[in-house]
Amino acid sequence: MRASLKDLENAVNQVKLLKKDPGNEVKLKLYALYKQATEGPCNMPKPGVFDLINKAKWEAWNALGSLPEETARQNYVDLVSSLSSSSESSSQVKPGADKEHAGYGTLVVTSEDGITKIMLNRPTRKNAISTQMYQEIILALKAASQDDSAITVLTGNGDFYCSGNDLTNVTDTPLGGIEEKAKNSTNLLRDFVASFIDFPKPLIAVVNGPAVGIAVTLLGLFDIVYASDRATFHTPFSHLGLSPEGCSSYTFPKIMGPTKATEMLTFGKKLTAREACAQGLVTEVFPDATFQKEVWTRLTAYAKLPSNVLRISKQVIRNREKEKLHSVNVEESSIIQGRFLSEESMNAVMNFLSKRAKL
Ligand SMILES: CCCCC/C=C/CC(=O)SCCNC(=O)CCNC(=O)[C@H](O)C(C)(C)COP(=O)(O)OP(=O)(O)OC[C@H]1O[C@@H](n2cnc3c(N)ncnc32)[C@H](O)[C@@H]1OP(=O)(O)O
Repeated sequence: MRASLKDLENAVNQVKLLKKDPGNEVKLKLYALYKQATEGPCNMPKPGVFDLINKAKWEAWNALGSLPEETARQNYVDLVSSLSSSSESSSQVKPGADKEHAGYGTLVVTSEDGITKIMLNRPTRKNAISTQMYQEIILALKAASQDDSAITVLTGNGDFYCSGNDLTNVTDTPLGGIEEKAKNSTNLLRDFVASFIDFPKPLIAVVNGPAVGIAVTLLGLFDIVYASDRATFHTPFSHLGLSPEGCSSYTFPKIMGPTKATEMLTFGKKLTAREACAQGLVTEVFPDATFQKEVWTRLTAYAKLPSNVLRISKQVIRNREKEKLHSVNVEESSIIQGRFLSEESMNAVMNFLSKRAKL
């Protein structure tokens, strides 16, 4: 059942009773969801650069884009309910209770009901993957592979699933110059993709909104992909002077056939969720208004299955491809290293940074 106005009012009161301060990031998220739920999309002018607090609030609200009011209301109620249970669990320490894993700056990682959820948490940047986020996802997957959850979910906070590689990553050039930067990025990319190839349990993508670049290519390495009907799938590599990564040069032709894969990976054709589902990249599409409810109900049921057998089945299905996937990853990474240094790629990034181009 969807959250009602009364549920929203109760949740607002519950926030006042939280035993633990949820921290500024969560408070901003609550502010934004409340505004969206009660007033719709952000309707205020952007505050000036020195008005830091109001600017942060504006950015958090604005990042929700056109998220429907009832989804914002549901997300607000869900967030408060997760805060209430985690604040209870920290005082009562019930075994198996919802648990937020500390130590991540760009992710919110929680474990509950046999599910470890890794949520990309840079909504004001459309969850673009910064260098720190790449590193934290590697760590979160490693931890999830060893915890006692049955399944692991990757999803995004806000109106986007993920806008792909953070194009400002290139700006922190080390002393060794752009060649060293390209080498470091390539090594990080290879290790990042390898952590998906090696992940031993069912890995599920809950694609809550548009996905771009590496967030799309990686989907070929997931075991299930659920998408909101608001999600889109876009790999504009040629526009960015880049080549396919995330093993997509191998997984996409296998999933959708070489010509459909070429339209996406070479020509940057953007797919709707329904098109991506018809082509086998997405498992099932849900209406955005009921997406969270339907998907989490289903995943909670799946996570009750015996965890050892889920792990074994995944490995039976996937293991014979592993060696091939690692070799594809190494090859794609070495090709993209050259692309990072190409004029085409540098111009595309500079265009984006100077706001001349939007994909
Ligand atoms: C270790 C390195 C490995 C490298 C692996 C390579 C991977 C390849 C890829 O992933 S290619 C894909 C790269 N991604 C993009 O090209 C997306 C660029 N972004 C956009 O085109 C748009 O921002 C959008 C379509 C995602 C969203 O448009 P919208 O109008 O809805 O929102 P804004 O543009 O206003 O976005 C809000 C702010 O977020 C910033 N932002 C969004 N995406 C990125 C990004 N990928 N990198 C950096 N910054 C991003 C955007 O600039 C806005 O910032 P502002 O508020 O300061 O203006």
